[in-house]
Amino acid sequence: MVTGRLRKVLNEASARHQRAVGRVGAARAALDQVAGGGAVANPPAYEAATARMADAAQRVPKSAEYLRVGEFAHGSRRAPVIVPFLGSQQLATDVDTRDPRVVDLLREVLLQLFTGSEAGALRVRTVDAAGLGAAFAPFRPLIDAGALGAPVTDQAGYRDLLDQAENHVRARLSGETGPVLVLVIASAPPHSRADAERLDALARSGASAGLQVIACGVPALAGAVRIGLREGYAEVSGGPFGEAGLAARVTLAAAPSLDDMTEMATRLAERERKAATIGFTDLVPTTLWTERADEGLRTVVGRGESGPAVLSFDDATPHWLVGGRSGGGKTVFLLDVLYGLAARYSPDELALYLLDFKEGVSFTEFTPSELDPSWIPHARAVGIESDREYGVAILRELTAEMTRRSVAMKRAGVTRYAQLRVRKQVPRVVLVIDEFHVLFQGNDKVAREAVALLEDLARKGRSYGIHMVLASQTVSGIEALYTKKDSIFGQFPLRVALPGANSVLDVLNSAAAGLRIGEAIVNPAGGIKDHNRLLRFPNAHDGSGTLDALRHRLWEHRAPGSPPPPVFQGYAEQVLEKDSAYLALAETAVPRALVGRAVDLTGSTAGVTLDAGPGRHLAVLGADPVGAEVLSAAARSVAKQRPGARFLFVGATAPEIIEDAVIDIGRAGASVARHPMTAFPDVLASLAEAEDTYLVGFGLDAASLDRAQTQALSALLRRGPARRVHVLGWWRTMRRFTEDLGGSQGREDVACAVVLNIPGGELTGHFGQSVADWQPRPNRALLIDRHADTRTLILPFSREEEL
Ligand SMILES: Nc1ncnc2c1ncn2[C@@H]1O[C@H](COP(=O)(O)OP(=O)(O)OP(=O)(O)O)[C@@H](O)[C@H]1O
Repeated sequence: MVTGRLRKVLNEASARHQRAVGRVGAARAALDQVAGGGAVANPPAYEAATARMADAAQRVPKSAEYLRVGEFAHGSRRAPVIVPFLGSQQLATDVDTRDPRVVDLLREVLLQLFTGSEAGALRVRTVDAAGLGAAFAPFRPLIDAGALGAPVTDQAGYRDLLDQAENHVRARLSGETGPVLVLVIASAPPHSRADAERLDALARSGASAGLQVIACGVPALAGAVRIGLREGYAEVSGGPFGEAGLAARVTLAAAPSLDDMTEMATRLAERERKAATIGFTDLVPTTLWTERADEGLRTVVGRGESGPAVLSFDDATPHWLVGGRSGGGKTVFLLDVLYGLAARYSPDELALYLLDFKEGVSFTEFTPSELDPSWIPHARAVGIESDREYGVAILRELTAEMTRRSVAMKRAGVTRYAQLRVRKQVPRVVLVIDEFHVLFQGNDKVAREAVALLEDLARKGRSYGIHMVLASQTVSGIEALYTKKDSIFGQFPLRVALPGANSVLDVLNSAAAGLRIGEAIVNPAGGIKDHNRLLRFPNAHDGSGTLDALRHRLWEHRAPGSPPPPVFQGYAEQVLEKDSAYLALAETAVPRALVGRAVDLTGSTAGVTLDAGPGRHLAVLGADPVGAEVLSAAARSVAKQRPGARFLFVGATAPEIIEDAVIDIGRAGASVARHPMTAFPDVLASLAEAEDTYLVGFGLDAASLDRAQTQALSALLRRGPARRVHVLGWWRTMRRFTEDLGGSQGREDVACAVVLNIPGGELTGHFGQSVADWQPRPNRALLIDRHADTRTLILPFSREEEL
């Protein structure tokens, strides 16, 4: 069925065609009467006819509906040869740009095309196999501005262009509007008969469906005005000139000088750029939070070929996959999406979980900082330079949320999430994971759990209003995903390819190849070729301050008392004195030695309880100097809970840290003494019957205990806790630690450990296989509690960096 809009397009095109044919055709008829095949029988009549032709040409509007391809002369009189183009005819020459006259003509015609149409009205795609693009060289600025495609030079690219053109015609026929696509073939690559037939079909029906063809070296192109190159002149036929052609020898139009062309192209490119620019403000509605998320979430992300480009999280496109090389604009695109959503939906409608695995600052702007206390009230958790373990914690939380929603739906007797929303405030969730491939790196326990959780969320999330955006430079080569790729990515129908995206589109779809910064191919059909849409998105960080102003507006709109999101900053130092659990510590019989912050959803404070059980001691293991700082934090936190106890420090290293801890603990009211490491055997002996004492040893590996002293230490480790005597010790090597414990019999004597820079392989002999995967890295430690059978990744407490 022909839609109303399509009928209008066709009618307009047909009327334009009639006008063009009428004007130029009438002039041709006059010429025909007086001249045949170039031989002029009646010069005065011919002159009159020429004048009429020139007059017709003058009255032709200066628009790309007509192109001036040359002129013809009789005596002193010259008349331009005007051919109808946009909306009515195609244009073809019988030889390609290997003939320099054709290069000239093509360039001249291209300039007319751009000057004769409004900025943004054309999308020109080019082919030049014989000249490797040289025919279009003066138009580089237009190529850079995206108005002119980079010339295609091979068969595969040529076929892609034919695909694009067919898609374009199809979209137009189904009612889409937008720029006219112009296919300019300076010289075609070797191609099959089938390719030639496709071009012919496009040329025949295209002009009324927003597709124009200028083809050089295609003598019999359907629906075209044809130019035949002869020795010293050219002939024009087809279209209004009829099959017999214009009865005159035509001198083809010559292009301006190279300098002039480049200058004109630069000006035109500037104009095109301006027209294509979309501002960040265009994405955001003037009134905040007016939309409801019952059936999905929608936001404007940029401008497509036919106006604002809207993307959705709904049943058809529940999850998105975004790809692009580093620097390709992923972060900017995600910010456009997130701010667009946050401006449309209130925090009751939308909750955001933001996870970034790269070293960068993509999502810092959603969190408060010392300079700017504002945050996005939709943010429920933000991870910056996240660990895979933190990613898993978020995935677990959302899986749990999915279960909670499922239970709530059963209780409410409803089957759809939208129905649940009628009774209960359950916002849609969007989880964004930037550089998500990091989460699945390796093939260890963490990667396997991440894959399992992701698969579950990808399959079932949509039914519970939970959506995901995965963004990455690379989707291929993720080992943990090998067997799951289809089952997981099959749930991500919406693909967004940014410049350099190598694998988010189908392998047969190379549409991302020519993208420039600020452009994206959006494909809602899993990346399949026929469903590409090109869009431009604005730079959220355009320096105008609009984004900051919006964040403040959103923040000011937040519900009174709503807290900032918990933020995980992988690079941040953790300082005991700023820790809320430390600040809240009070005197107690069973203290907890605090050692850092767990890599979990809320960054909970991590520590070990020093109760009366045998083996309730803490070992800090590894030569990393942070060991001294963790040990100091543990001792100071215990002292805050046990001000009546005695603290004995022995040290072979880190004198300043010991000094600070001694002063601090003294201030807390506890009794504190300090000894050199040489005194360690004596200190050990003195503790045989002692009570309520904490032995804090810095660099215990330097003690070199003899057999009797090792036995004394074992006895203390086993029986001390019952008398409230505990050891907090830092051993810099694993070997000295296990030797001091008397080998494998002493394995249970120290139940708790903070492991720093000792790889998992060296730990398994003492702590078992569950720590085999541990890989030391800066600002991370593994907290082991054998009794609780837990292994927790932590950010260890360290001293505040002095500026
Ligand atoms: N729509 C746009 N318009 C203009 N410039 C843009 C646009 N998008 C991105 N840019 C420019 O490109 C730069 C890189 O973009 P962005 O930081 O989003 O890349 P990325 O893919 O996230 O890179 P990385 O992964 O290395 O962080 C931006 O700093 C900005 O200058």
